[in-house]
Amino acid sequence: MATAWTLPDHPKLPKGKTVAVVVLDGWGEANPDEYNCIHVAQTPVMDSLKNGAPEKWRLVKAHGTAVGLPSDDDMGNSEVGHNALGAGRIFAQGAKLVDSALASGKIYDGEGFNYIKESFENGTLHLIGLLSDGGVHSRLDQVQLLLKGASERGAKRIRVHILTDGRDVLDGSSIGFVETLENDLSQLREKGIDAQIASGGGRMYVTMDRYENDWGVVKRGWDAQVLGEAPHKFKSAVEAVKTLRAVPDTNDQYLPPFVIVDESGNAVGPIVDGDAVVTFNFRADRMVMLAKALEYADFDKFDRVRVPKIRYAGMLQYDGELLLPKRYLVSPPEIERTSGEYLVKNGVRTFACRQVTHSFYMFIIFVLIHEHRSETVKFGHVTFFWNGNRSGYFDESKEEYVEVPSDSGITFNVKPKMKAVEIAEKARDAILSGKFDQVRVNLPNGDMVGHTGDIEATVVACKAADEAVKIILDAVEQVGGIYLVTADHGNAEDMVKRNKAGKPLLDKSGAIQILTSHTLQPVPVAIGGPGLHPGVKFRSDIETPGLANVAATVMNLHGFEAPADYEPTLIEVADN
Ligand SMILES: O=C(O)[C@@H](CO)OP(=O)(O)O
Ligand SMILES: [Mn+2]
Ligand SMILES: [Mn+2]
Repeated sequence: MATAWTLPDHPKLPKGKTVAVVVLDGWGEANPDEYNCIHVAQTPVMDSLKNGAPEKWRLVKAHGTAVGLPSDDDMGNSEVGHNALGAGRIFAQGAKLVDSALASGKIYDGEGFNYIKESFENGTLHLIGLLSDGGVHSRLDQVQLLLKGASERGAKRIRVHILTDGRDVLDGSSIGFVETLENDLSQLREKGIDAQIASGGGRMYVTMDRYENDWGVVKRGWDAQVLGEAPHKFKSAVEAVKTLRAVPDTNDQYLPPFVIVDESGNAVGPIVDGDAVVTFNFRADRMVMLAKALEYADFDKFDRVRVPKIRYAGMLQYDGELLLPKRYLVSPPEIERTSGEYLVKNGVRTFACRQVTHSFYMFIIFVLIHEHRSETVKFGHVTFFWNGNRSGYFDESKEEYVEVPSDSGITFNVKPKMKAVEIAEKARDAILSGKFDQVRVNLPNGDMVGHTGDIEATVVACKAADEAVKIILDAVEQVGGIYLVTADHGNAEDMVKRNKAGKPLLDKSGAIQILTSHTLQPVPVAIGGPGLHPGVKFRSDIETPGLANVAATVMNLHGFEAPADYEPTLIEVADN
């Protein structure tokens, strides 16, 4: 059935207000203590939203099943968070879809697996991805099952190219993950399969860049994985990780690239003609660039030197618009009819409404233009993820996506303010220009600096994000607009690993164990602004709302009712 794109008018809320949607990345709500950087930081603007209007501030769930993850032990992340915010419904996410495909064995019946299988007889199967149990981009237990399944189905020679984590899991945990993998591979070897780790590097320095921020990162990975060349050569991956971690100021996230070499010093697993490659991350953003390098014939981002003729499949298809990669083992969630698409379609005057009698109505709907801003490290979050893992515009004449370049080649604790002011000023200008109905931004500070584990810097980051919110809210005030401020998941509000009772855990040397990852905490949603109808308040009948309830809320603020299958709106309008 054709989608009915026309949204009903909201019975009480007007159209034509400028709505600022602000997503604070990694900004959860947690008990106030010294490891809660949001609490420690001066955040007068966010504090006033919380304390100033209790009926216009509330918490929503941003992790686990509320955002389509396998269980409530799964922390939230940007992909699932922004997907839910934009799509207004909860879709079973990559992590969960891969789990079921592996459990049922369906993964091995699919086109993707059968395609790579053609290489098993004469070629090598290469698995490339993030080695941890973080569950944000990938999961070790899925890799273990895939290794088993592929070897039982004929893979004779297997090479794993690992990326160490330390961002979704504790720093230093990489050694344990490598040991577990080595153990599995040695069991395969006992069965006569030639299986080894071939190369590695830290996720933030090797391969897993995103949004084309720094192609040098992908090149470092390419050189090690495909060409078998790296500045560091080791006989084993455990030795590699232990040795490289011993260098002062290195950590799992930033390990330099290395290759594993044999007795004669030759790399054990370069990728060559006839091989199969699987990138086993289910999450898209940090695999898209490598997918392009592996798949595109026309490619000018760096000199690939040698482009092997391979059979390549992603764990999932990473970009639904570019259809990248062409082959994949598991179908991605089909996130369609996102709020962005609806809103754009309801602003396009010539939209082909099937019911001809409604054509007049279609003509008087205002022109809706969105503006989305963030710096490069988070740019795609409010476009790509928001739009259901789809790159590009729905309607270029009605949307403008602008990116503020991030600093590259630094860890963000060095510049914790990042480009928050620049992002906020661009948003401010867009709001004041009167050309846009929705101005959507992501402020990355709490998250990006939170991931460095540097508590002092994260406090500075939170203050900077709060100042940026002020710039945006001041502009909303000037134009008589509306704001909705929220977050995609927690991070900066808890920087320490805790026991069940909530007490900080200490390591062997008595130091606190720093938490670089996201959290399970809920996030705030605050609404307000002079344009907000005075009767609007949060409903009290939705007991455990999540991020997916935000989309219908935003549609209401634009004067529309949300589609019936969207998660319910958070707001109601009292008559007064
Ligand atoms: O940096 C990333 O890739 C993830 C953590 O793995 O963070 P976020 O989900 O906030 O983008
Ligand atoms: Mn995030
Ligand atoms: Mn993050």
